[in-house]
Amino acid sequence: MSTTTLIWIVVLVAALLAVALVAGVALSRRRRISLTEKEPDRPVTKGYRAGGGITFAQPGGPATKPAEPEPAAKPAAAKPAEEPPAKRAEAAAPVVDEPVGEDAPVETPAPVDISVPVDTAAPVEPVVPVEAPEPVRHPVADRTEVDGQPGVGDDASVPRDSVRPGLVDVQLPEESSEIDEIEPTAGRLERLRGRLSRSRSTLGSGLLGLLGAGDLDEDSWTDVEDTLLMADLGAAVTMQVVEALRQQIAARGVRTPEQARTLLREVLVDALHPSMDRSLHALPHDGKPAVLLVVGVNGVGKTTTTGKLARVLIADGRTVLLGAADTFRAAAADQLATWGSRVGARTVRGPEGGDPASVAFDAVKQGVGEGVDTVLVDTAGRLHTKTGLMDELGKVKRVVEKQTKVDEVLLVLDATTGQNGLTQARVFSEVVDVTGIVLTKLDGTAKGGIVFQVQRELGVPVKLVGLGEGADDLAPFEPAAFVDALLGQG
Ligand SMILES: Nc1nc2c(ncn2[C@@H]2O[C@H](COP(=O)(O)OP(=O)(O)OP(=O)(O)O)[C@@H](O)[C@H]2O)c(=O)[nH]1
Repeated sequence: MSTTTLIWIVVLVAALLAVALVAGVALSRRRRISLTEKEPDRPVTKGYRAGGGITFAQPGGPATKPAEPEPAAKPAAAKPAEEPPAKRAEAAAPVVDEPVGEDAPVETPAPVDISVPVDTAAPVEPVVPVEAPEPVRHPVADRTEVDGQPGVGDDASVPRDSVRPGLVDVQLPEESSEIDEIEPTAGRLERLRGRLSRSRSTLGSGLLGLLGAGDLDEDSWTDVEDTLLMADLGAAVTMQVVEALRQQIAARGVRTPEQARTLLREVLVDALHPSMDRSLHALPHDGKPAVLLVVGVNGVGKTTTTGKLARVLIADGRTVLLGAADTFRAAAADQLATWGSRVGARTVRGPEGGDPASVAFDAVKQGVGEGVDTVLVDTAGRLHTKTGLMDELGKVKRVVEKQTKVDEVLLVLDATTGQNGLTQARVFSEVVDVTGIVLTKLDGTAKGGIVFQVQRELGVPVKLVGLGEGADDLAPFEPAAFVDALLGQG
């Protein structure tokens, strides 16, 4: 073999090795989804695509996940106990649903650790004396939609004491003797692509058709306004967006559809306040679990969201305790307990019709005593127009706060309810100081523009979106990805 041939062979092998290395690095980057760092925005070709995982944070701390879960802190010294009223004693003794198969050895695939370590030897904090919550027997008059309040979602106008969908109807997976294998975040985000496809036809094609046509007359601008209003952006945001578009089109001399698309994307992303902190304050701090309350009107997806969120946290190596403070609908506690049993989280529940504040209190007390990372409290659906029910919700939060801080109050809004979501957000915010919005059912609507309004008016960020009924159909809200999906980028 000549020297030249040998040199050629060496060069060829080196080139092949280099190509393989570059391909390997590219593949591994595509697969990796970090729960702590957001990937930079990237153009998408179709539908909603969240570029990163859900970011968890401690209050006031950086929006990142510590390398190791914090150990449970020693319980604080107990205050002298007060005599608890008899009624509270009756309602106490919460039932705890253990995850199915918790005692059995469970083989879980790395890297997801779904075990729920419970240190039974650790001292359990004595009951912190609190002003005992008044037992609430939900008055039927309060619980029933009687005054024809319009449009709080379809479910909201159904009387609360009517037959509600049970476990069978909500299509939960069958009870299993084994804990679920939880999809890694990367897989789920891939699967969520394209879920907003219906939204695209309305906003994307409509606006781009108008703006890309060149010089716009007043009639065309009116059409732009109408399109934005129909997508639920509301009057104020519509005016803001139209104003920005008019200015920029004149300033930049937008002439081509491509320039129009770039400008529209920029203006819409800007209207979504991309700099808002969207991390979820779900990490333990000061030796106590993070406590999250999930609130909203009937049927918006609170229980489903709580279950999905528990899955994400547990997949992230966290220990989670669920509080079934929806004591009105018996099936709701079962529904939550089913979620818990499948992901490896226990559920604290109370008697049907009991005081939701009492259940929330018990769940948090137990979470503190056991040193879990996060307590997720699912509350009953309530119409924001019913002051009695809203007062009850305020009480749930106050009672929990006698033990520890409530780190997040997540208001779940159904994207298909449109404009009414803003009214709900306003009222709930007044009562419980909402810290984040979860927008569900984005897979089933051609709208979703309520995101713009809620954030603008309340300054509360949309943190999560629900894109389906599946257990892993929960994604972080990312303004650029959302706008790309609305515009049908690509
Ligand atoms: N398509 C779709 N359906 C969803 C989503 N989130 C929840 N759902 C469905 O909405 C229905 C109501 O969900 P729940 O979680 O029971 O709602 P809830 O707010 O807890 O209901 P109440 O306790 O009665 O107030 C169920 O059928 C869920 O599967 C979503 O993101 N997309």
